Amino acid sequence: MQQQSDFFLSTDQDEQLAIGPGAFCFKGAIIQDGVEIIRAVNDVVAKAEFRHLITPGGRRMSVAMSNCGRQGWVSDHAGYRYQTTDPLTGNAWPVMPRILLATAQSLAARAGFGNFNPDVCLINRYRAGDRMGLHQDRDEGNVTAPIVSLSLGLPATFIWGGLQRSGPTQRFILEHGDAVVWGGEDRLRFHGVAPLKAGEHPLTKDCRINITFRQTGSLDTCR
Ligand SMILES: O=C(O)CCC(=O)C(=O)O
Ligand SMILES: [Fe+2]
Repeated sequence: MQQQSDFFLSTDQDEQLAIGPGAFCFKGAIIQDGVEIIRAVNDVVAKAEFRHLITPGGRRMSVAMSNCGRQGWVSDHAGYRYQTTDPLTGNAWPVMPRILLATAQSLAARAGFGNFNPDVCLINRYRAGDRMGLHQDRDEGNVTAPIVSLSLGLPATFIWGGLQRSGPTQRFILEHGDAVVWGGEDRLRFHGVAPLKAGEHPLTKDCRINITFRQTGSLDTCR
C-alpha cells in the first residue's frame, strides 16, 4: 500500500473547505463554543456513561460511545441499530442539549442543508491508539439528511474515501474546534479515523471527543 502523509487542510480558522460536492470542513468553527459543548457532553455522560460496544462479529470497539437525543446508535451481537433506550440502564437517552442541536443545525445550514433535524447525537471518545475503521454511515434510513461531525480535544487523522470501500482515500487532520458536514452525493462516502496519537489537551485531557448528528427519519420533532 502506498504510504500517505497526513496533511492539514489549512491553518486558518474559520475557513470553509470543500472536500466534495456535498462535503465541507469548517476549520475552527466551534472553537468559541468548545467549553460549553464539553460541558454538555459531560452532562450527557453523567446519565448515559461511555461504553465500549461490541460489534456483531464479537469485537470490542476501541472507541467508547454514548448518545443523546430521541434515539441512540448501538451495536451488539444482534447487529448495528438505533434504539430509543440506553441498553445499559433501560432509560431513554438524555435529551439533546440545546447547544448541541443549535450547533449542528447551523453547521448543516452553512453547508447548504436546511431543515436538518437530527434525532441522534452519537458521542465518541478516543484515547491513544483508538481508531475507527473505514465505514459508511448507513444505518439511518434517511440518507437525504447530512451527517454533522464535531471534533474537540486531541487532533486526529480523518480518512476520507469514496463511495466504494476499495477506492482511494485522503487523510487530513481534524483539530480541536473543527467541524465536518457531509451530505448529498457525498453522504455515503467511506470514512474512518486513524489510531489516535497520545497527547494532552487543556479541555479534554488525554481524549479526543467527536460528536456526530444524524437524522434517522423524516421527523419534524426532536428532543
Ligand atoms: O470520529 C470521527 O471523526 C468520525 C466518527 C464516525 O465516523 C462515526 O461516528 O460514524
Ligand atoms: Fe461514520
